[in-house]
Amino acid sequence: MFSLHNLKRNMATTPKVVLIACGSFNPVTNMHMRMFELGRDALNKTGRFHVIEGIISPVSDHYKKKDLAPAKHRTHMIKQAIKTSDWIRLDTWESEQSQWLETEKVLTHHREALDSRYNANIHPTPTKRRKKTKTNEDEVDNSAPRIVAGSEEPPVLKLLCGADLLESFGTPGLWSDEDIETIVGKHGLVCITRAGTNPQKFIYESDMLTKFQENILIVTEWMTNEISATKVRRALGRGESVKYLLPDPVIDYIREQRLYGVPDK
Ligand SMILES: Nc1ncnc2c1ncn2[C@@H]1O[C@H](COP(=O)(O)OP(=O)(O)OP(=O)(O)O)[C@@H](O)[C@H]1O
Ligand SMILES: NC(=O)c1ccc[n+]([C@@H]2O[C@H](COP(=O)(O)O)[C@@H](O)[C@H]2O)c1
Ligand SMILES: [Zn+2]
Repeated sequence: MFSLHNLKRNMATTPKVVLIACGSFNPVTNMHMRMFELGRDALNKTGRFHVIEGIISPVSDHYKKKDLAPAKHRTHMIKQAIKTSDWIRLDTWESEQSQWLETEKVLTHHREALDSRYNANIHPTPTKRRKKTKTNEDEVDNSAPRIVAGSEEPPVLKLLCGADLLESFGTPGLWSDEDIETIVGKHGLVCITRAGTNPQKFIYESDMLTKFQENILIVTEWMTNEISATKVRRALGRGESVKYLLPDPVIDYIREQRLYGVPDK
Protein backbone atom coordinates (compact mmCIF):
# COMPACT_ATOMS: atom_id res chain seq x y z
CA MET A 1 0.00 0.00 0.00
CA PHE A 2 1.22 3.53 -0.75
CA SER A 3 2.46 5.48 2.22
CA LEU A 4 4.66 8.51 2.50
CA HIS A 5 6.83 6.60 4.95
CA ASN A 6 7.44 3.77 2.47
CA LEU A 7 8.07 6.24 -0.32
CA LYS A 8 10.71 8.04 1.76
CA ARG A 9 12.28 4.74 2.81
CA ASN A 10 12.43 3.53 -0.79
CA MET A 11 13.97 6.78 -1.95
CA ALA A 12 16.64 6.49 0.73
CA THR A 13 17.62 2.95 -0.31
CA THR A 14 17.16 3.17 -4.11
CA PRO A 15 20.48 3.81 -5.88
CA LYS A 16 20.85 7.44 -6.86
CA VAL A 17 21.81 8.39 -10.38
CA VAL A 18 23.54 11.37 -11.92
CA LEU A 19 22.94 11.70 -15.67
CA ILE A 20 25.66 13.31 -17.76
CA ALA A 21 25.25 14.36 -21.40
CA CYS A 22 28.38 15.03 -23.44
CA GLY A 23 28.13 16.78 -26.79
CA SER A 24 28.75 19.91 -28.80
CA PHE A 25 25.57 21.73 -27.79
CA ASN A 26 26.18 24.01 -30.75
CA PRO A 27 23.77 25.50 -29.78
CA VAL A 28 21.85 23.84 -26.94
CA THR A 29 18.30 23.03 -28.12
CA ASN A 30 14.99 22.24 -26.45
CA MET A 31 15.57 18.60 -27.39
CA HIS A 32 18.82 18.48 -25.42
CA MET A 33 16.90 19.66 -22.39
CA ARG A 34 14.02 17.30 -23.09
CA MET A 35 16.45 14.39 -23.29
CA PHE A 36 17.17 14.91 -19.57
CA GLU A 37 13.49 14.90 -18.65
CA LEU A 38 12.89 11.72 -20.65
CA GLY A 39 15.92 9.99 -19.15
CA ARG A 40 14.98 10.93 -15.58
CA ASP A 41 11.35 9.81 -15.94
CA ALA A 42 12.35 6.49 -17.49
CA LEU A 43 14.96 5.66 -14.85
CA ASN A 44 12.72 6.67 -11.96
CA LYS A 45 9.88 4.60 -13.42
CA THR A 46 11.97 1.42 -13.31
CA GLY A 47 11.76 1.69 -9.52
CA ARG A 48 15.43 0.69 -9.43
CA PHE A 49 16.92 4.19 -9.57
CA HIS A 50 16.34 7.68 -8.33
CA VAL A 51 17.80 10.46 -10.50
CA ILE A 52 19.15 13.32 -8.41
CA GLU A 53 21.15 15.42 -10.84
CA GLY A 54 21.80 16.12 -14.50
CA ILE A 55 25.09 17.44 -15.88
CA ILE A 56 25.64 19.04 -19.28
CA SER A 57 29.26 18.78 -20.33
CA PRO A 58 30.01 20.67 -23.55
CA VAL A 59 32.98 19.52 -25.58
CA SER A 60 36.07 21.77 -25.74
CA ASP A 61 37.05 23.89 -28.73
CA HIS A 62 39.77 21.32 -29.47
CA TYR A 63 37.07 18.96 -30.77
CA LYS A 64 37.49 20.96 -34.00
CA LYS A 65 34.11 20.05 -35.39
CA LYS A 66 33.00 22.10 -38.38
CA ASP A 67 31.13 25.30 -37.38
CA LEU A 68 31.74 24.67 -33.67
CA ALA A 69 31.14 28.00 -31.88
CA PRO A 70 33.66 28.90 -29.14
CA ALA A 71 33.03 27.17 -25.81
CA LYS A 72 32.48 30.52 -24.07
CA HIS A 73 29.39 31.08 -26.23
CA ARG A 74 28.14 27.49 -25.99
CA THR A 75 28.48 27.48 -22.21
CA HIS A 76 26.76 30.85 -21.92
CA MET A 77 23.82 29.53 -23.92
CA ILE A 78 23.62 26.41 -21.73
CA LYS A 79 23.51 28.66 -18.65
CA GLN A 80 20.51 30.43 -20.15
CA ALA A 81 18.81 27.15 -21.06
CA ILE A 82 19.13 25.58 -17.61
CA LYS A 83 17.77 28.60 -15.78
CA THR A 84 14.33 27.00 -15.71
CA SER A 85 15.60 23.64 -14.44
CA ASP A 86 16.12 22.85 -10.78
CA TRP A 87 18.15 19.68 -11.32
CA ILE A 88 20.35 20.14 -14.40
CA ARG A 89 23.68 21.94 -14.13
CA LEU A 90 26.42 22.96 -16.51
CA ASP A 91 29.90 21.57 -15.89
CA THR A 92 32.70 23.32 -17.76
CA TRP A 93 35.55 21.00 -16.74
CA GLU A 94 35.57 19.20 -20.12
CA SER A 95 35.35 22.42 -22.14
CA GLU A 96 38.24 23.96 -20.19
CA GLN A 97 40.73 21.17 -20.94
CA SER A 98 43.70 22.00 -23.14
CA GLN A 99 42.89 19.13 -25.50
CA TRP A 100 39.88 17.13 -26.64
CA LEU A 101 39.14 14.26 -24.24
CA GLU A 102 37.50 10.96 -24.97
CA THR A 103 34.10 10.65 -23.32
CA GLU A 104 35.37 7.81 -21.13
CA LYS A 105 37.92 10.20 -19.60
CA VAL A 106 35.20 12.76 -18.96
CA LEU A 107 33.09 10.12 -17.20
CA THR A 108 36.08 8.98 -15.14
CA HIS A 109 36.69 12.56 -14.02
CA HIS A 110 33.08 12.96 -12.94
CA ARG A 111 33.04 9.54 -11.29
CA GLU A 112 36.00 10.66 -9.17
CA ALA A 113 34.46 14.03 -8.46
CA LEU A 114 31.27 12.33 -7.25
CA ASP A 115 33.21 9.93 -5.07
CA SER A 116 35.04 12.71 -3.32
CA ARG A 117 31.87 14.75 -3.02
CA TYR A 118 30.19 11.86 -1.29
CA ASN A 119 33.11 11.38 1.06
CA ALA A 120 33.83 7.93 -0.33
CA ASN A 121 37.44 8.81 -0.99
CA ILE A 122 38.98 7.89 2.34
CA HIS A 123 42.58 8.73 1.43
CA PRO A 124 43.15 12.48 1.70
CA THR A 125 46.01 13.69 -0.44
CA PRO A 126 48.69 15.86 1.21
CA THR A 127 47.68 18.80 -0.98
CA LYS A 128 44.12 18.69 0.30
CA ARG A 129 44.74 18.50 4.02
CA ARG A 130 41.85 19.44 6.17
CA LYS A 131 41.89 21.97 9.00
CA LYS A 132 41.78 20.24 12.38
CA THR A 133 40.17 22.88 14.52
CA LYS A 134 38.66 26.26 14.00
CA THR A 135 40.95 27.82 16.61
CA ASN A 136 44.23 26.53 15.22
CA GLU A 137 43.90 27.21 11.51
CA ASP A 138 47.32 25.88 10.52
CA GLU A 139 47.08 22.53 12.20
CA VAL A 140 45.99 19.84 9.78
CA ASP A 141 44.39 16.46 10.18
CA ASN A 142 45.84 13.79 7.89
CA SER A 143 43.68 10.98 9.14
CA ALA A 144 40.99 9.53 6.93
CA PRO A 145 38.10 11.94 6.50
CA ARG A 146 35.15 11.58 8.79
CA ILE A 147 32.46 9.33 7.37
CA VAL A 148 29.13 10.68 8.51
CA ALA A 149 27.12 8.02 10.28
CA GLY A 150 24.63 6.53 7.86
CA SER A 151 26.25 8.34 4.96
CA GLU A 152 24.95 7.31 1.58
CA GLU A 153 26.53 5.42 -1.26
CA PRO A 154 27.78 7.76 -3.98
CA PRO A 155 25.39 8.00 -6.93
CA VAL A 156 25.77 5.95 -10.07
CA LEU A 157 26.92 8.02 -13.07
CA LYS A 158 25.24 7.26 -16.39
CA LEU A 159 25.89 8.69 -19.83
CA LEU A 160 22.76 10.21 -21.33
CA CYS A 161 22.72 10.33 -25.12
CA GLY A 162 20.66 10.18 -28.26
CA ALA A 163 20.61 6.98 -30.30
CA ASP A 164 22.82 8.56 -32.97
CA LEU A 165 25.63 8.81 -30.43
CA LEU A 166 25.14 5.15 -29.45
CA GLU A 167 25.22 4.15 -33.11
CA SER A 168 28.42 6.15 -33.60
CA PHE A 169 30.08 3.43 -31.46
CA GLY A 170 30.01 1.45 -34.70
CA THR A 171 31.94 4.03 -36.74
CA PRO A 172 35.35 2.49 -37.40
CA GLY A 173 38.15 4.20 -35.44
CA LEU A 174 35.87 6.64 -33.60
CA TRP A 175 35.57 4.88 -30.22
CA SER A 176 37.95 2.33 -28.72
CA ASP A 177 36.51 -1.00 -27.56
CA GLU A 178 38.02 -0.41 -24.10
CA ASP A 179 36.24 2.93 -23.81
CA ILE A 180 32.92 1.46 -24.93
CA GLU A 181 33.32 -1.36 -22.41
CA THR A 182 34.07 1.09 -19.59
CA ILE A 183 31.23 3.44 -20.52
CA VAL A 184 28.63 0.71 -20.79
CA GLY A 185 30.04 -1.90 -18.40
CA LYS A 186 31.20 0.31 -15.56
CA HIS A 187 28.94 3.37 -15.79
CA GLY A 188 25.85 2.72 -17.87
CA LEU A 189 23.94 4.34 -20.68
CA VAL A 190 20.54 5.95 -21.06
CA CYS A 191 19.75 6.34 -24.72
CA ILE A 192 16.89 8.36 -26.23
CA THR A 193 15.50 7.20 -29.57
CA ARG A 194 15.99 9.52 -32.50
CA ALA A 195 14.48 9.48 -35.97
CA GLY A 196 16.37 7.26 -38.37
CA THR A 197 17.98 5.15 -35.63
CA ASN A 198 17.29 1.67 -34.33
CA PRO A 199 19.17 1.31 -31.04
CA GLN A 200 17.65 -2.09 -30.18
CA LYS A 201 18.93 -3.54 -33.45
CA PHE A 202 22.29 -1.86 -32.98
CA ILE A 203 22.66 -3.44 -29.53
CA TYR A 204 21.54 -6.83 -30.85
CA GLU A 205 24.23 -6.71 -33.54
CA SER A 206 27.02 -5.87 -31.08
CA ASP A 207 28.37 -8.66 -28.82
CA MET A 208 29.84 -6.12 -26.42
CA LEU A 209 26.63 -4.09 -26.05
CA THR A 210 24.57 -7.26 -25.74
CA LYS A 211 26.86 -8.42 -22.92
CA PHE A 212 26.17 -5.23 -20.98
CA GLN A 213 22.57 -4.85 -22.06
CA GLU A 214 21.42 -4.62 -18.46
CA ASN A 215 23.31 -1.35 -18.16
CA ILE A 216 21.60 0.23 -21.16
CA LEU A 217 18.19 1.80 -20.93
CA ILE A 218 16.56 2.67 -24.24
CA VAL A 219 13.96 5.37 -23.85
CA THR A 220 11.42 5.80 -26.62
CA GLU A 221 10.48 9.40 -27.33
CA TRP A 222 6.91 8.97 -28.57
CA MET A 223 6.46 12.65 -29.24
CA THR A 224 9.07 12.54 -31.94
CA ASN A 225 10.65 15.72 -33.15
CA GLU A 226 13.84 16.03 -35.07
CA ILE A 227 15.31 19.16 -33.57
CA SER A 228 18.90 19.03 -34.69
CA ALA A 229 21.57 21.62 -33.92
CA THR A 230 22.82 21.34 -37.51
CA LYS A 231 19.40 22.25 -38.89
CA VAL A 232 19.02 25.04 -36.32
CA ARG A 233 22.37 26.51 -37.43
CA ARG A 234 21.24 26.27 -41.05
CA ALA A 235 17.97 28.09 -40.31
CA LEU A 236 19.83 30.79 -38.38
CA GLY A 237 22.28 31.31 -41.24
CA ARG A 238 19.32 31.72 -43.61
CA GLY A 239 17.70 34.31 -41.38
CA GLU A 240 14.79 31.98 -40.54
CA SER A 241 12.97 31.77 -37.22
CA VAL A 242 14.09 29.18 -34.66
CA LYS A 243 11.53 30.20 -32.05
CA TYR A 244 10.15 27.23 -30.03
CA LEU A 245 13.18 25.14 -31.03
CA LEU A 246 15.56 26.86 -28.60
CA PRO A 247 14.87 28.67 -25.33
CA ASP A 248 14.16 32.38 -25.98
CA PRO A 249 17.21 33.67 -24.04
CA VAL A 250 19.43 31.40 -26.16
CA ILE A 251 17.94 32.88 -29.35
CA ASP A 252 18.46 36.42 -27.97
CA TYR A 253 22.11 35.63 -27.22
CA ILE A 254 22.70 34.15 -30.70
CA ARG A 255 21.27 37.29 -32.31
CA GLU A 256 23.18 39.62 -29.98
CA GLN A 257 26.48 37.88 -30.67
CA ARG A 258 25.72 37.23 -34.35
CA LEU A 259 26.55 33.55 -34.00
CA TYR A 260 26.05 30.96 -36.75
CA GLY A 261 26.05 33.50 -39.54
CA VAL A 262 22.88 35.27 -38.42
CA PRO A 263 22.41 37.99 -41.06
CA ASP A 264 22.20 41.66 -40.10
CA LYS A 265 18.63 42.86 -39.85
N1 LIG B 1 16.44 15.35 -31.45
C1 LIG B 1 17.18 14.59 -30.64
N2 LIG B 1 16.70 13.41 -30.18
C2 LIG B 1 17.45 12.62 -29.36
N3 LIG B 1 18.71 12.94 -28.95
C3 LIG B 1 19.23 14.10 -29.36
C4 LIG B 1 18.50 14.98 -30.23
N4 LIG B 1 19.29 16.06 -30.49
C5 LIG B 1 20.45 15.84 -29.83
N5 LIG B 1 20.43 14.68 -29.16
C6 LIG B 1 21.51 14.10 -28.35
O1 LIG B 1 22.10 15.14 -27.58
C7 LIG B 1 23.49 14.88 -27.38
C8 LIG B 1 24.33 16.08 -27.81
O2 LIG B 1 24.08 16.23 -29.18
P1 LIG B 1 24.71 17.27 -30.14
O3 LIG B 1 25.25 18.44 -29.42
O4 LIG B 1 25.56 16.58 -31.14
O5 LIG B 1 23.32 17.76 -30.83
P2 LIG B 1 22.87 17.57 -32.31
O6 LIG B 1 21.52 18.18 -32.47
O7 LIG B 1 23.06 16.14 -32.74
O8 LIG B 1 23.94 18.52 -33.00
P3 LIG B 1 24.75 18.40 -34.36
O9 LIG B 1 23.69 18.45 -35.42
O10 LIG B 1 25.61 19.61 -34.31
O11 LIG B 1 25.51 17.10 -34.30
C9 LIG B 1 23.81 13.61 -28.21
O12 LIG B 1 23.79 12.50 -27.34
C10 LIG B 1 22.66 13.55 -29.21
O13 LIG B 1 22.39 12.23 -29.61
N1 LIG C 1 36.11 8.16 -28.57
C1 LIG C 1 35.32 9.01 -27.94
O1 LIG C 1 35.30 9.11 -26.73
C2 LIG C 1 34.41 9.89 -28.75
C3 LIG C 1 34.37 9.83 -30.15
C4 LIG C 1 33.49 10.68 -30.83
C5 LIG C 1 32.70 11.57 -30.14
N2 LIG C 1 32.78 11.61 -28.78
C6 LIG C 1 31.94 12.55 -28.02
O2 LIG C 1 30.61 12.42 -28.40
C7 LIG C 1 29.98 13.68 -28.42
C8 LIG C 1 29.46 13.84 -29.84
O3 LIG C 1 29.06 15.09 -30.12
P1 LIG C 1 28.69 15.47 -31.63
O4 LIG C 1 27.56 14.57 -32.06
O5 LIG C 1 28.28 16.90 -31.51
O6 LIG C 1 29.91 15.27 -32.47
C9 LIG C 1 31.04 14.70 -28.00
O7 LIG C 1 30.91 14.93 -26.61
C10 LIG C 1 32.36 13.99 -28.27
O8 LIG C 1 33.42 14.36 -27.41
C11 LIG C 1 33.60 10.79 -28.10
ZN1 LIG D 1 25.18 15.41 -32.95
